[in-house]
Amino acid sequence: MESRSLAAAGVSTSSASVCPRSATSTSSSTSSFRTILSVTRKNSLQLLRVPPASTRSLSSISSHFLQSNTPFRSASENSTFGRCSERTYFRVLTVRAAMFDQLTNSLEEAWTKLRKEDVLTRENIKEPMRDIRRALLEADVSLPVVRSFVKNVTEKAIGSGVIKGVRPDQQLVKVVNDELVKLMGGEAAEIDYAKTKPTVILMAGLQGVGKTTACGKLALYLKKKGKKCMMVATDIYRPAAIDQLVTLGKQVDVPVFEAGNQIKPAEIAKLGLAEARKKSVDVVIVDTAGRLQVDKGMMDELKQMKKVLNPTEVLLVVDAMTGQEAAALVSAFNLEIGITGAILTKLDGDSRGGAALSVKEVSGKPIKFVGQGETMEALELFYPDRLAGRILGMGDVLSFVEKAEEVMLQEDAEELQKKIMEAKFDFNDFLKQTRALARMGPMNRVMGMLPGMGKVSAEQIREAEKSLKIVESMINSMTPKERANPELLAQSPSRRRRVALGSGRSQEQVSQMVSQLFQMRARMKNLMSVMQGGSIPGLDNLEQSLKGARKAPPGTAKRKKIRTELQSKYAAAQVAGASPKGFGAR
Ligand SMILES: Nc1nc2c(ncn2[C@@H]2O[C@H](COP(=O)(O)OP(=O)(O)OP(=O)(O)O)[C@@H](O)[C@H]2O)c(=O)[nH]1
Repeated sequence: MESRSLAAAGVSTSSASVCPRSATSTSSSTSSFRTILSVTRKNSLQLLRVPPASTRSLSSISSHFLQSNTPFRSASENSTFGRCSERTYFRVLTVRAAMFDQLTNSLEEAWTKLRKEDVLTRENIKEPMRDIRRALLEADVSLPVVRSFVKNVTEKAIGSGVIKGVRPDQQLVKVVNDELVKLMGGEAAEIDYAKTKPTVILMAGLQGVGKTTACGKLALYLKKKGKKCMMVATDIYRPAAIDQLVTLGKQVDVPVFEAGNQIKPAEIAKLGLAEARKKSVDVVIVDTAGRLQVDKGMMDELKQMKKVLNPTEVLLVVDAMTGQEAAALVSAFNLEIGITGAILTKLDGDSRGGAALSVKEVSGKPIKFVGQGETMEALELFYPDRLAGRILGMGDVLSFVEKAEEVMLQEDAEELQKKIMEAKFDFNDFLKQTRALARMGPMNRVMGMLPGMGKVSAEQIREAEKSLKIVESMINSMTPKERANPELLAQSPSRRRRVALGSGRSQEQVSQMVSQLFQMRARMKNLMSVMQGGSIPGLDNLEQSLKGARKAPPGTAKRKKIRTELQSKYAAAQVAGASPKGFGAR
């Protein structure tokens, strides 16, 4: 591999695998995006677009990779892509696979070892527990935390006894999930507000961890909750720090108090607080200077600020990429100055999760928020249960449901469920669903939240988006009657021909779409009945019916009836299992 630029100018986004040689073009980028090589989960190469090299940090590039569903970790969040040779960059990509995924995969392996067991015993749990221990250590969770976690899980899993209808592997997943949630603090910890305003939030942290960015994000978060906010710039040491906060303030439309860099931070904080009181501000967020390491100067300064401000919250901003070190830092800061919680940043750029898992246990202080990107919107309240779900590969179901609720009215949802159960899902419903889905954001994010969908590739998502567009164009060419009664199209080739002409698609595509709607009806009905506690028709029902048929005497009407039912159930199950691709897929 040459160390010359791997960037190929002006090549559009593609996930096609390429050989390294074919992408070692040295021409410079003429478009605002560059295409470079990345390494997919299976270590095959991908072409990806990234922002202009000179202006973006590695961590910002990493979030781009993540948006493209590609595992990636940057070497150092402070180095820029421009300064880092492509050779290094390439190596960084190869060596550092997505560890968060790694944790999920390793845990999955642990469950599968229990598939053939009937009961959880001290003996058969040993190997999966060893896998869990290794997985957590590889995810950079601190050793004492891992030890007590493994001990608790083992005891609870064996002690839980046999639960009817629950397999041992499922039982272990449940125990691990509960313990993970507990480990991370259980409940989400919101901001505590002062009884009399303003609530003061003092932000602390080492250099470059994302403190200033977190101030802006937090201001926006609180503003959206209806709070009148103000930020105070006290980092008088880093030349551009004050300007950076002022710029962020403009971006989120929150005023920033600054008094230059000639007076002491504690003095600025005092003036800022007086100003906030005068303006009847609800929340004051105070940005402070970072240091390369924990040193006495910084701690003393923070202590002084604390004395002056009497803050309700002292939040330590820590970088998730530092793994268990982040937890140790939270502990150190807590002992020294007393903090109320942590903000874990760059969770998008790092998938190891060690920090998220260790902070509460090691320091006793909760993670209150997580930063998952450089944009001002990329701050979320930290939900231990949701993260546990994500780690265990269950998807962020709650976030998904919440988002879905935002875009879908309850009546619509109930109506839809009824239609699905009655197998009456039509093209109108389909359009409604795709539009609701579009309102939930880019498909890759939505898919990531769904259980079992985490492994859908960027290419598959792009394909799905493309076929949704095609389907939408065909539905738009249907009459209202046809949309509500797909049977009309199924029965009439001339109607299908008209739709094909109207949408500029082939007749074959229209026929395929109609048949897929019927397949989808059957599949959805099956899925709903499984989700509502039923079982997959064609499997255990089939077995039961078979038993019934065997019992009925041959040639009798009862036996005939059972046989006919059996055949139709079997056909439905076949349909349900048919077509591995989604609706509208070619
Ligand atoms: N990917 C990603 N990048 C982030 C996140 N938070 C901050 N950054 C980036 O990290 C870099 C440093 O962020 P700053 O907010 O300047 O860090 P700081 O702690 O204020 O730095 P000092 O003032 O030097 O102590 C910037 O490039 C940010 O855009 C995050 O959650 N995800």
